[in-house]
Amino acid sequence: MAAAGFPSCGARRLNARPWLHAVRASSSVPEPSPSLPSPPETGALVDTPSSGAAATPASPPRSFFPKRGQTLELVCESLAFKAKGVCKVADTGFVVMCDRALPGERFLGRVSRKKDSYAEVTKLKTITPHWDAVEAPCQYASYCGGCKTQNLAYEAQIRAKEQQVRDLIVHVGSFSDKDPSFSKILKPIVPCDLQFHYRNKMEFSFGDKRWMPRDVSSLEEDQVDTGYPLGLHAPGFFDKVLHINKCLLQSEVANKVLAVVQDSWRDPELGLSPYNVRTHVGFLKHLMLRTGRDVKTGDQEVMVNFVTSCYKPNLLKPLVDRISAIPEVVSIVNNVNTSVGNTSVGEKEYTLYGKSSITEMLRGLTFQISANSFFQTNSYQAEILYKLIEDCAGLKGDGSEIVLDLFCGTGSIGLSLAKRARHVYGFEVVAEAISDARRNAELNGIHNATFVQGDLNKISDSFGNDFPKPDIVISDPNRPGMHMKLIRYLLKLKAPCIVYVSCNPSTLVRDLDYLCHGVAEEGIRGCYKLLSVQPVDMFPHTPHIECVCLLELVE
Ligand SMILES: C[S@@+](CC[C@H](N)C(=O)[O-])C[C@H]1O[C@@H](n2cnc3c(N)ncnc32)[C@H](O)[C@@H]1O
Repeated sequence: MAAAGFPSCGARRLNARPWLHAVRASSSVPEPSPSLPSPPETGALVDTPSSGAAATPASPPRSFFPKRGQTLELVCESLAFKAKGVCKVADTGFVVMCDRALPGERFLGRVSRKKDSYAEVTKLKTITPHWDAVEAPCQYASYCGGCKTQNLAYEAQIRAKEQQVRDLIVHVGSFSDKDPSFSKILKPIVPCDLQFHYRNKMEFSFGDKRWMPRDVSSLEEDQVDTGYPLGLHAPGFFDKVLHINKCLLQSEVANKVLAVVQDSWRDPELGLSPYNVRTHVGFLKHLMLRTGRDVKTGDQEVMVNFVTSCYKPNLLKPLVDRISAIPEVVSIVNNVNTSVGNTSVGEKEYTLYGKSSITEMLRGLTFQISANSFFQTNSYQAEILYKLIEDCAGLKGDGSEIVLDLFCGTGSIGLSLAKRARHVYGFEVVAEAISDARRNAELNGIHNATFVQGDLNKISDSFGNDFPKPDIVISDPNRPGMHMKLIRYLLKLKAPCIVYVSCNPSTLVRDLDYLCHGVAEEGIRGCYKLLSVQPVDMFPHTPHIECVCLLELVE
């Protein structure tokens, strides 16, 4: 199978430095470097508005550059970043990326965007379907931005994710796959046994503009309805909402709640209006549904969070009455967000029914989750993820070791390690998450954990003076990865072991490269050896890939 994270390159070792610089220069995710030379592949020019170099099959690679609006016949070779299909134009090897093109699919695509050395196309028509095609169970799968690969067999999805991690490690991280130990370093991806209904949190938006795909013939009758939508933002539109009656990623009971809201909220007698993100007029902004578990019974419990532009509980009352009749609903809250921004975190939160938080269990611990707390979105797979983290951390269990939990969120990783450690120190930027972490420690009777609020992108030279030298560092940053200040700190700290947990393989491999090979631009030497990289599929049908990596100090 061709390279997933990179244009196909056969067995050649590519010079990854341009990629590396791009990754280092920004905290954003690198996009594939289509300028890398590659052998001629499938794909042909269908129409040529002007006689470009591509019309001549003998044109050398890179002399071809498609024009916007040009139609190309392409074959997708592999999946890359954001599950975009990687294709190459015949004879030239010119790389073209296409959203929703899947490996093996032959299709017509129109050039929609040109980058320095590659182009993006919009798929117009499939000529022959991709390998491993399956029927997507969700009626919205072909245009909803949430699941991009539902129509690719799950086995093929995880193969593509594994390949993407492999390519990034080799080409961006500069870890050689010729090294005999490489096969031991990169572990096979851990699949998710629950491929649907795995999300414990979904956020839907109320809108006054319904987004429709161009081809409405595929739509169910209720989709063609032109009423106000409640659903997910259409990919690329902040003001258009794809109306959704059911999401197969959330729990069945959350879908029950969604159905009740959908049935009621547009009733003119209720006087409810969607918030307009352009004019800033209207009441209902978002509907957030969280599913947890009752600690005593293990039964599912649901929290419903209405995000509104002002506080008008009487307006919400009819909805609250209907929703609270669902036995699993134990909490209905109202976050009031008066700002013009589109976030769901309110300046004030009111409990309209039942409790103000729900509970979930992870690795034998109980977590109280409020509407705005961060919590692992796939609780089922988080059990496995945390077990892998625990195995990597390899705590002796005699209570002698210090754990530093960087980007600790609500403390769930640190707390799950605390019983085997001397003390856990957690750092996190969000103040509410720190309060939750402290509360979670108390709830579970854990007294050897300290959680501190602070921005890890802004640490000073005195960072680390307030806690003992850790034996184990856990680092679980969000998508931008670690700031150079933190990398420098870790390289100076020289803790015996680092467990790096990442939801973004692109920034992960950049940071692994720094920790192991140093930062040449700054004259800093790396001092870690990469022992293992374990990809984990936390989010089937989406492009997201989680990895747990173990690094050992080598000097
Ligand atoms: C991927 S989450 C991990 C949370 C936690 N480890 C867990 O498993 O639940 C990343 C966390 O990093 C926090 N964060 C993001 N930027 C940060 C920064 N500059 N300094 C400290 N924490 C940050 C986020 O608020 C978030 O809680």
